Amino acid sequence: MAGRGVRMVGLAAAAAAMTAGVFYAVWSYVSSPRTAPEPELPGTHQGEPRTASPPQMGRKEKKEVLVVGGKKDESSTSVVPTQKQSQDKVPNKQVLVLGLDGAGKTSVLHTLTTNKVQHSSAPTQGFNAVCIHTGDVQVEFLEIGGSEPFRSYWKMYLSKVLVLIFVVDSADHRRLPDAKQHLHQLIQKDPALPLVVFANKQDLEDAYCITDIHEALGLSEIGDDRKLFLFGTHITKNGSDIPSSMQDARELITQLVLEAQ
Ligand SMILES: Nc1nc2c(ncn2[C@@H]2O[C@H](COP(=O)(O)OP(=O)(O)OP(=O)(O)O)[C@@H](O)[C@H]2O)c(=O)[nH]1
Ligand SMILES: [Mg+2]
Repeated sequence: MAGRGVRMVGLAAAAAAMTAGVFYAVWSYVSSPRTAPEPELPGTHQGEPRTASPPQMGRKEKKEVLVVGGKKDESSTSVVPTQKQSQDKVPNKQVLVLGLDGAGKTSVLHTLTTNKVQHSSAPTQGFNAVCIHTGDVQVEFLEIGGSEPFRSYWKMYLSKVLVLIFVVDSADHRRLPDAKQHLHQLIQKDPALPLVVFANKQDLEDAYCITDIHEALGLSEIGDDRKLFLFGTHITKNGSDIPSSMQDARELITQLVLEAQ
């Protein structure tokens, strides 16, 4: 596929173009780490999956703080809530994080939360809720597991979120068509929902570069009214500094949430 050289050259915030109302931001994963103020960390909960108040997400609804296990702003892992539970009065979320199993959703969220590279240690069995502070802004993320049993829940939350993040494993060539199909199905009903795609695992030898991922996911077919961003991301050594592309993504997502509220 074309464009492999682009990745190797290592563009730093390579291109940001606005065409007919569609924004494409293509960022390189090779940009050097930069120092940024540590975000206020909510802390993360990585214990046993527990039953938490089920997530409820809503655009233009009052933002509340997720409370799990008596502490504020914790991340949580839980089983997917039932339809009835999801209708109960519970805290809002604004950003939905989806993608096939193994794409790296939890690892991305861990890294964004702690400001250090942190791999997930297990597949998400249900959902994983995380609160991330950037400056004064608190953004709430909800990952739903990417394994087949959980995919039927994806749409349940989609209509109520401010931003969709879709994570793909750039080296999983075989399943990219599957990822594309899911992505296109997800977004077709809401032509205005901002979409941020993470072309993850850019560190892997056979990872497709971002231009190849753009093509493989058919991102050019996605409507003109949508804000669409594509980031090349990688999560490598545990404990190392968060890649600059992920810091950029965090800032952008915060901005999108603020604009959508
Ligand atoms: N090499 C490499 N491995 C990664 C990267 N991101 C995640 N991984 C690894 O990929 C595996 C899956 O990562 P997860 O974060 O659990 O993936 P997920 O999308 O949350 O998967 P589900 O919860 O099952 O839907 C783990 O072993 C991670 O350590 C990356 O950028 N590069
Ligand atoms: Mg996960």
